[in-house]
Amino acid sequence: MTTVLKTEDLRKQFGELTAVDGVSIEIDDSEITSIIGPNGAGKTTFYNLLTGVLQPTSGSIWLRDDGEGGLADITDAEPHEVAQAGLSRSYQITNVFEGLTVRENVRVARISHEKTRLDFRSRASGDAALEADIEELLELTGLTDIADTSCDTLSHGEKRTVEIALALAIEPDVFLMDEPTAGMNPTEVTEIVSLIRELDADLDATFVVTEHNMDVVTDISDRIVVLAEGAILADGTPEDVLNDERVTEAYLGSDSV
Ligand SMILES: Nc1ncnc2c1ncn2[C@@H]1O[C@H](COP(=O)(O)OP(=O)(O)OP(=O)(O)O)[C@@H](O)[C@H]1O
Repeated sequence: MTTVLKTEDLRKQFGELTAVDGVSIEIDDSEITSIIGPNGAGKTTFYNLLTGVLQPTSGSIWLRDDGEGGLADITDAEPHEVAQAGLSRSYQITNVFEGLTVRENVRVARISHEKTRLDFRSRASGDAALEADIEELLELTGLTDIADTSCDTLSHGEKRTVEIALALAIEPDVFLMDEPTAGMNPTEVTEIVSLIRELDADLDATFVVTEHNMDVVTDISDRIVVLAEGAILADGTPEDVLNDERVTEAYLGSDSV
């Protein structure tokens, strides 16, 4: 068990409002962790702090540092620096290039990653290695059969899967999935859940998921962290957390269960 991501007393104020209120958490590489909470609990703000989209008011963020074997302080890093450091994110909204095919989208993401990496082996290995990497990503995410399809003709579920492939193109240590099943029909939900499980088994990346669909959360999580009013309300196994009365109370009156 190794800590791959850690926050210490992380806080974000928007004027008088404390959206993230002193969150200290250690994410372990052996678990799929879900971060849940009612609407307005601070999940998106927390993700935005982790990925450098927002700067914290106070506190710190640490990510596994492969070179040093410890944790690197990424508190002040810009989003592209956070991605380079190994923290990748798929967004709630689709962000694929609609006019390109699935393979072209993956190629763009992969090339931009290669360009930003100081990895001589990768640069020196040339086009054949790049193409092999692209095919592997397509295979991993089950997109091979639609690799030559233009993204503007894909279903919502397929586009979300392309997003996952794009996020994986940077070879993340930690993959933050922002509502992976949002807007999906039940069949697509089942497919994406199996994909997340397969990726978790096949890759070294550690998955952290925010999700409103509680069936999905229960299904995929080894650990659930509940945020309420910006602070950690509960943290434990799905069984413990979902039987915690304080969690039920936090959701009462909310339509986001
Ligand atoms: N840029 C901002 N400026 C001011 N207040 C903000 C801003 N972003 C978020 N907030 C507030 O911070 C609190 C937490 O919002 P956040 O979006 O992080 O919650 P959430 O748990 O992701 O909610 P949801 O599940 O509805 O997406 C809310 O009260 C929200 O209104």
